[in-house]
Amino acid sequence: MMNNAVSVRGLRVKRGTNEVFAGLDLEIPRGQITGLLGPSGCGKTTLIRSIVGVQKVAGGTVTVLDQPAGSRALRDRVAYDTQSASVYADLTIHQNLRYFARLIGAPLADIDRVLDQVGLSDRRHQTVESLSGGQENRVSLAIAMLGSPELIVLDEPTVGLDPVLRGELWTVFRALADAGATMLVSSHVMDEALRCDRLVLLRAGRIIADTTPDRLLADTGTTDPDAAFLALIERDEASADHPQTRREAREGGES
Ligand SMILES: Nc1ncnc2c1ncn2[C@@H]1O[C@H](COP(=O)(O)OP(=O)(O)OP(=O)(O)O)[C@@H](O)[C@H]1O
Repeated sequence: MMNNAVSVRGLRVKRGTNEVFAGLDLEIPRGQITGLLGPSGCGKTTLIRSIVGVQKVAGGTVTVLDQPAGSRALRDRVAYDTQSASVYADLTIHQNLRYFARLIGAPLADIDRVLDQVGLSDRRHQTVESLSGGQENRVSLAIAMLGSPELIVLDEPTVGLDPVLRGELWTVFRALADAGATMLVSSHVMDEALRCDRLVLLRAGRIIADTTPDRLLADTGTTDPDAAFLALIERDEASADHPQTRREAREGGES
């Protein structure tokens, strides 16, 4: 058995005319929370889609729990919560959970557990269409936590949630990781980075940092994760071999 839950080698992905990845390498260790961070459009969702096996790839390999990404054998071992809630609006929360539990063969007793974990037990008989956006997102998060997935991939799970709820969900993520699950969580919110075991910072389809929260702060000499990420991005900008930037700099110098 590999030590890593996910191994990405030489991944190449094109979406439309955009080359999102031109040979990406990444290892995600088991049993930890790995945070996937980076500016909008840097490729977080595309990487997540490649890991859960729904992205057409132009080259390279993605191995998940020792199987090729998207394999049938991974169906109930990998859970994926997309950015937009994927739930049936006209069904109640409980009906949605019962349907998905049956689909993946999870015990029905799991429904109470996940409802409690996302703080929706009291609303179980409410239809999804009558929920707020944040509540609806929590229903799809609850669905992702049904069964005992070994890898749980969450694309921006805390968007639109208040700080209290965000804190509670991170406690749940930590408990899932402590119980042995591997968590891959993407986020825009830099203070959430400090709750991860490991951080991967993507920029324009490249990994510019693969680190831990402590190392990130020490390396950039700050206690503020926002400032730390900005420092890394500026460092990357300064070191990038970017002809246009050099030309702009030259033109700037001549004027
Ligand atoms: N269907 C598509 N067709 C063409 N280009 C696409 C498509 N989907 C995404 N892209 C492009 O691929 C790049 C990576 O997109 P991706 O959604 O992976 O970024 P992201 O980091 O998840 O962004 P965000 O944080 O805003 O969700 C972007 O430049 C985006 O414009």
